[in-house]
Amino acid sequence: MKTLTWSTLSATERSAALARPAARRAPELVEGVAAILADVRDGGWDALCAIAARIDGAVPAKVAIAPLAAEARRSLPADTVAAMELAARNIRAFHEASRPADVRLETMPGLLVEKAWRPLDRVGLYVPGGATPLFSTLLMLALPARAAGVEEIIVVTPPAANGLNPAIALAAELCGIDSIWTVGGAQGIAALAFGAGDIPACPKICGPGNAWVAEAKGQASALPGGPAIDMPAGPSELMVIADSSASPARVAADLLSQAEHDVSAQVLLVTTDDALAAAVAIEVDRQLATLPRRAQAEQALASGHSLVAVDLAEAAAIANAYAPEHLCLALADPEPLIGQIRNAGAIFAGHAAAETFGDYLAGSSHVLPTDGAARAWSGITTQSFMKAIGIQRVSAEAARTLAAPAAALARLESLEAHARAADARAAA
Ligand SMILES: NC(=O)c1ccc[n+]([C@@H]2O[C@H](COP(=O)([O-])OP(=O)(O)OC[C@H]3O[C@@H](n4cnc5c(N)ncnc54)[C@H](O)[C@@H]3O)[C@@H](O)[C@H]2O)c1
Ligand SMILES: N[C@H](CO)Cc1c[nH]c[nH+]1
Ligand SMILES: [Zn+2]
Repeated sequence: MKTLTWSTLSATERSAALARPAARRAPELVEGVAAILADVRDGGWDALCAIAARIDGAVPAKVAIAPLAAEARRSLPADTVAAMELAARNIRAFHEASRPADVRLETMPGLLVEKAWRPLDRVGLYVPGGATPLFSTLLMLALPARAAGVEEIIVVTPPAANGLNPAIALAAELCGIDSIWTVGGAQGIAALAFGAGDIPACPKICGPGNAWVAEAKGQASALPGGPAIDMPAGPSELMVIADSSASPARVAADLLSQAEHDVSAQVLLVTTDDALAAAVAIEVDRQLATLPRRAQAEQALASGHSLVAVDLAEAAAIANAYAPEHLCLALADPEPLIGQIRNAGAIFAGHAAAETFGDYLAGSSHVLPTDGAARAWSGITTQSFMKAIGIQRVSAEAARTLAAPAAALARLESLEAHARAADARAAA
């Protein structure tokens, strides 16, 4: 990885150093996604089948979970099944504990204002499965949705060689999901957005994916009447802030863990110690040599580099400017820096906190904003699957008090009908 010293860079060089890979929004990808969305919206099931067959070599199918999950329980090692159950327990526990609370406040005597949370009726979930089937992402989406109380969960994922990967089926069973549609990419998002055949249109689509999937969610949600989405969640990103106490081998391992996801993934090291940057670069090369997904990781590493910061305050400013999906604080004492981070999808504090623990089983969702979206968006929470309804209860006495000021404000906006509706309560 190339090393750059932040304080010597011009403003243009700094923004180039923090730029996301251009391939994520290449014009042919943006146009290709628009065409897929339009075809599925206008052509329904037949168009969906034609696109899915052309891109992924299979027509979408609704796969029943029970037999495949039973097969997974028979064929997977017992400790792997136990590991998935452990992950499910932690994710369920964390999300059930983090359901948002209703608020009821008497803002004035007799005027009771409430915010009441309700689950969405139906959500569409996208589970990535192009390069490898990410069963963990199903747990990270469906368990928060269940904790929110969503009743109808529609899941799509790219087809595997034999239809559906058994590990995804096992994860589905742990989430109480009884079938999954095997359709992925932009066409999978289009099916959830507009409905196609027996796949119903969903008011909200959640889940991460590659650049095609992320672009499709963005375009579908921007259409008039289009679905809501959880967040922009595309190819994985990791920034590590490290001081001289960090282990080059662990930092390199964390960087490679995200680089192996996708050729469009991005990993960055920010360090106050230029000797560490050099040692990490050597470790990255050493570990890369034996990595099965070396080709993907190498391509991802081409968009990453090491940035040398004068101190940790500058490192925090770089992180806030970049807004990484994942931020590892490989520091002797990460606590003082945590408070300085405003923009990150998730923080992994200290040398023991492997990002991989968060990916699989710590408990919070690994579905997180990418592409700088962490400046304004959160990762998946129970709240992602809920909405709040405001309720107002007004006593007759409170109405008499409120009528005149409400009418005055309405007349200031030249909205006479509003004012009269308030006046009508003046003698309630
Ligand atoms: N941000 C997050 O929270 C998060 C979480 C998990 C995974 N991820 C990311 O999810 C992604 C998973 O990617 P993946 O590719 O393995 O699976 P995927 O399911 O996201 O995408 C695979 C699908 O993309 C479509 N596709 C691929 N190339 C295409 C092309 N040239 N034209 C048209 N369609 C094409 C195909 O339909 C294919 O089935 C990775 O980038 C990973 O980093 C992100
Ligand atoms: N790191 C990914 C989010 O960017 C999530 C994941 C799934 N499996 C392994 N990792
Ligand atoms: Zn990961």
